[in-house]
Amino acid sequence: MTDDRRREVHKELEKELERRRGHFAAARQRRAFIAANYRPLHPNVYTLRDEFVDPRWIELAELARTHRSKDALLEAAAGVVRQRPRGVFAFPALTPRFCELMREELDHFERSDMPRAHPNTMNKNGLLLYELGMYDELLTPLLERYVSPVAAALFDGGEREMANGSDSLDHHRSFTVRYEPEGAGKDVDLAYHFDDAEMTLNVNLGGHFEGGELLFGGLKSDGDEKHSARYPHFHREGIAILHRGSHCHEALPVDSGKRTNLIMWCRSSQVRIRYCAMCGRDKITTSKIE
Ligand SMILES: O=C(O)CCC(=O)C(=O)O
Ligand SMILES: [Fe+2]
Repeated sequence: MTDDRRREVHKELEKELERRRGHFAAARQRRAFIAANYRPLHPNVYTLRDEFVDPRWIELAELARTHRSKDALLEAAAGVVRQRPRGVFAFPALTPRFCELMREELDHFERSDMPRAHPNTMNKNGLLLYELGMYDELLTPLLERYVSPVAAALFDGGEREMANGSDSLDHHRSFTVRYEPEGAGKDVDLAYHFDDAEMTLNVNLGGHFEGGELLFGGLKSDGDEKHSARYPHFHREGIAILHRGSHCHEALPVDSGKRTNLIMWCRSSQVRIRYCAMCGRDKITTSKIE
């Protein structure tokens, strides 16, 4: 690399760093403002309780701690976890009670005049749950107690050598997405993409809607961004899917009603320290992730 090129790259990185610092500072400010001024409708939904988690997920996490390989876990949890297509696992995760409280809380917040930002670069509707104050007592414990052990076991084996971070998830970016039919001026669908996450947990929060299925294609590493075969996942209240962030997917338009999902982009510091977040290259051996 020439000196000129190196200077150019440094400039680009500095700009990106600045952008991210500004972004985090604004999010912290909104978080503080909301903590001081917003009065929740259901304060108890901000703390994880056993009654919020489907007993089958509690048992699955327990089994995952003792059956650390995918095949052993799938056998022990037969009838609870479904895999379709390969690498996309569905299981009952959150109770109807939790889903209802959460939908009502989100509606209540949306009706308020509190500040908010877009959940990611693609979704306009939906909320950043860090800003609502849902990380410390609700979502981080959910990651630690239930998502992490299950991810470590289900993405073990063949996938492990790909350093996918499934056994070292230690932080997350969590938000909701909301879709409504054409004409409401809201998000209707979501284009084919991969997530900025090692593992993604996506749980439907129920309510009435038609359409809005997720379609899964190939892995980012297949280099086949327009993978032709797509496998559908039909959302059902409280059912989670867990997949690699690099597993490309899209959401079909919602035809009626309102679809609300809770998304946790689960991340691993080990992976992020080692691989460049911008180009995905291994900083040590210079080969690419996956
Ligand atoms: O629409 C969904 O359920 C998925 C949203 C999604 O893929 C994302 O936010 O990354
Ligand atoms: Fe996604």
